[in-house]
Amino acid sequence: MEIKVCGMREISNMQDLILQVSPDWMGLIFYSKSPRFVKDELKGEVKKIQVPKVGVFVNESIDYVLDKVQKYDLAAIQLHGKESVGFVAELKNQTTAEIWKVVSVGEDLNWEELKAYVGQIDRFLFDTATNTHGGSGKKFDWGLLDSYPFQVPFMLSGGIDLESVKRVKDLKKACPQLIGVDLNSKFETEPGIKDVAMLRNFKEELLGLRSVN
Ligand SMILES: O=C(O)c1ccccc1NCC(=O)[C@H](O)[C@H](O)COP(=O)(O)O
Repeated sequence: MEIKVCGMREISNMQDLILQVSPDWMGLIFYSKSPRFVKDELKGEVKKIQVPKVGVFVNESIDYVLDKVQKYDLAAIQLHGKESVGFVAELKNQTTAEIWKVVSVGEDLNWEELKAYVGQIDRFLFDTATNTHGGSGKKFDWGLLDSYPFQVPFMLSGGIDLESVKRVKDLKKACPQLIGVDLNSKFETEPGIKDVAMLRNFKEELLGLRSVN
């Protein structure tokens, strides 16, 4: 199972993360209203960090997204707003970076609405619907994913914490298309600053490298 750690914004914290956790993905927020927003003055240092990087965007223009892909050497683009299938198709024509479409989950999930993205995106990412778009620390009803109808892989997100490991494993058994988890505010000492030891514990428990007490 893959691990994405999202919302990093300080170089030394990123370096610690890579050394001690070695996640599969590191998420960078390019949404200026977020407390985890990455400032462009860091681009040179961030680019040097040796881990596949995911840029998180909320209803931005194609030009803005492509500029960040180039400046930060992004391996994946996470579209976290109301980006249409047309937008995704246009973006896909202009980049080799993976495209992940976020589905903000409220009370229910409408699979019909998502069908048009299949074939255009590399994975879905299911997160809890919130006015701030992301980083809410709240879980949605994961049981809604039991009926996931597509082959395209998906990530689980929204309020995942150390106590979630067993439920994540159970969901993986029910839905093999679950390819990874996205970790954020439940592993922070303050917005944008990660508790690397806590993240390492999560990884070891998830991968069965240590048992849960
Ligand atoms: O984290 C943010 O500040 C954020 C703001 C606006 C859009 C997306 C944002 N985060 C994107 C993520 O992928 C988060 O990891 C995801 O929302 C889960 O966060 P959390 O509920 O804190 O685990």
